[in-house]
Amino acid sequence: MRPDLRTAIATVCLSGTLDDKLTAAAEAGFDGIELFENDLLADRRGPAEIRQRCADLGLSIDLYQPFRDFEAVPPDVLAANLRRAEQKFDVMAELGVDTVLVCSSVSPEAIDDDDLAAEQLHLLATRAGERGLRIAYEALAWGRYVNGYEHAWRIVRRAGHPSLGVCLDSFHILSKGDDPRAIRAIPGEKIFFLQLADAPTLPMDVLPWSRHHRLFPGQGDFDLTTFTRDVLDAGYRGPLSLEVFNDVFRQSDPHRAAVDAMRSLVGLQDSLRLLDVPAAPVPTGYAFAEVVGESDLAVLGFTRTGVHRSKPVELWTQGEARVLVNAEGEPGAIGALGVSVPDPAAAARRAKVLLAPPLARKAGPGEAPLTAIAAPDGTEIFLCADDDWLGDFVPTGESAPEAGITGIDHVALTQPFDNFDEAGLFYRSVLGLEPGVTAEFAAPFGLVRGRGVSGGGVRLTLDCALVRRGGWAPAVEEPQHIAFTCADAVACAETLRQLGARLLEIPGNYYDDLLARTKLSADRVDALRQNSVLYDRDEFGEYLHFYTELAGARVFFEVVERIGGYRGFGVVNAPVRMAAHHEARRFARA
Ligand SMILES: O=C(O)c1ccc(O)c(O)c1
Ligand SMILES: [Mg+2]
Repeated sequence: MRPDLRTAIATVCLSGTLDDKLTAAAEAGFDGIELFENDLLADRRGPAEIRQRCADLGLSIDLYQPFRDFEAVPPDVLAANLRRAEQKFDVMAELGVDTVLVCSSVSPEAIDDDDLAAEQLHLLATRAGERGLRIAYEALAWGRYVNGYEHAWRIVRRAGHPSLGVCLDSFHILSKGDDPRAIRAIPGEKIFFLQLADAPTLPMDVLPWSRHHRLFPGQGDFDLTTFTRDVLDAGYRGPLSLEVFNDVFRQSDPHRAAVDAMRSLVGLQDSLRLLDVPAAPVPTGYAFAEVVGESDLAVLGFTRTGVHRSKPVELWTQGEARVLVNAEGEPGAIGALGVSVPDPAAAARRAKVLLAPPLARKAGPGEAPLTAIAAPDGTEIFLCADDDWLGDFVPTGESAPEAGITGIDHVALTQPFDNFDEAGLFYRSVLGLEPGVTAEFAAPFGLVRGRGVSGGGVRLTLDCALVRRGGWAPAVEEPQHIAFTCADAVACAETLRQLGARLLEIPGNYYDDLLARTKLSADRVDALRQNSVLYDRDEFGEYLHFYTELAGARVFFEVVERIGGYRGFGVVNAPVRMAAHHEARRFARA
């Protein structure tokens, strides 16, 4: 069975005035919205006009919210609360919305008495029912007495009114580690509304966690696939609605955020097998990485083996590593990545469904028709089959001895802070790469957050500066890099230096510390020290890696040796690497 589910987004997810939010939601393809009361209060237009505006945009208003601190109160407070409710019902009638969310009380006036709560909610539901309206009762994770969904359901069941049901919000349930399986015991028709939000695991109170750090499904650590399946198995057939309070999204271009939001819902439905989407391609590896502008790859042992038939692009190769040097475009950055996928046409269809912006390609006569999409940071991602695209390059016949580089290990793409979560979801949903854990470290010019995403033979690291304030931190954007594989980092560093490569010098203090904190022999540390090779290990193996100085305005190279099954990217060494790059830059300027 494939229920055809509608999609909705709470206006609180998006930035701007109500109309900014509505147009963004409609353009991204949402069917409906949850109207947040504050968005209504701040709007010049009356409810009827807003209803018309939504209808014109093809949006239904699926929920009005929130109505707070209603239940389990003394009689005088109840009378005032009912008066408040009647005014909301008037507004709802004008808006044409039939369901209002009532969140569990946080009021100091509330009484710890389920019977009283049930009785008063029954009264509210009776008033609502007389007007064809419904009450969806939601347990806030920080509700004063009611803060779990099973408790909210017990009260709703006790009240026993057809116009009263529950609203399930994944954040309130999963943030507290409550088991969503018991949702299956709730009759589907008593689940009046479903709100979906993901979040990163954070050791903090649920209230600030919820109000600042919620994410769209697939961007955080919650298992929304299982959660949503439980809700659908219970028989819920209302909209899949996003309710994400997030400091960054509140400031982001709402059109972009709405597309990110829709991508998350498409990805979620795909994970539930509710859509006809080609499966995520498992990339078999990097076809190529492209740098823009001058890059001296000869000193790294690369050979210029081809020249593009119609574009100012050179192909440089060594082992399995292929680097394109493109003379056109913003110099000094990574412009494009080619990923090899088994079925590029299917991968392109998937990318389209997931709202990945397609890039127009001009293929010359006889050239391979490559599909390319734009990642959130602007990097062009080419979906390549086999090595067809190599035919676009005229062989130069040049050859040179190799220097030990064997392939591409990973590509590090620095992200603007505001795109960090969007980028993770993009690579996860469009290319099927699995996100690793998010790590933070203190770099010389501020905190940096990073995570790897990998799958098949493709690994990417996404890094962002957490805050950028004032004029002290270098104005230069943190550079991106391509990491190559080799079988012997120390030998490779020696060879490259002989070829004239400018390798990044690592301070002696680093090696003194390495000797003290690891079981590496003095000889081994000495060899690393002589060659400025950095070291890391995890439970699976070891990682030896070294860097070039900046090879363009914003790009450098890394060479890595993975021993055993080491899974990481040498993040512990990043602050030392960053300081060294800064020094090298300063030295180059002086
Ligand atoms: O943070 C809140 O107050 C709040 C309001 C309404 C909701 O649906 C919710 O999940 C949280
Ligand atoms: Mg909610």
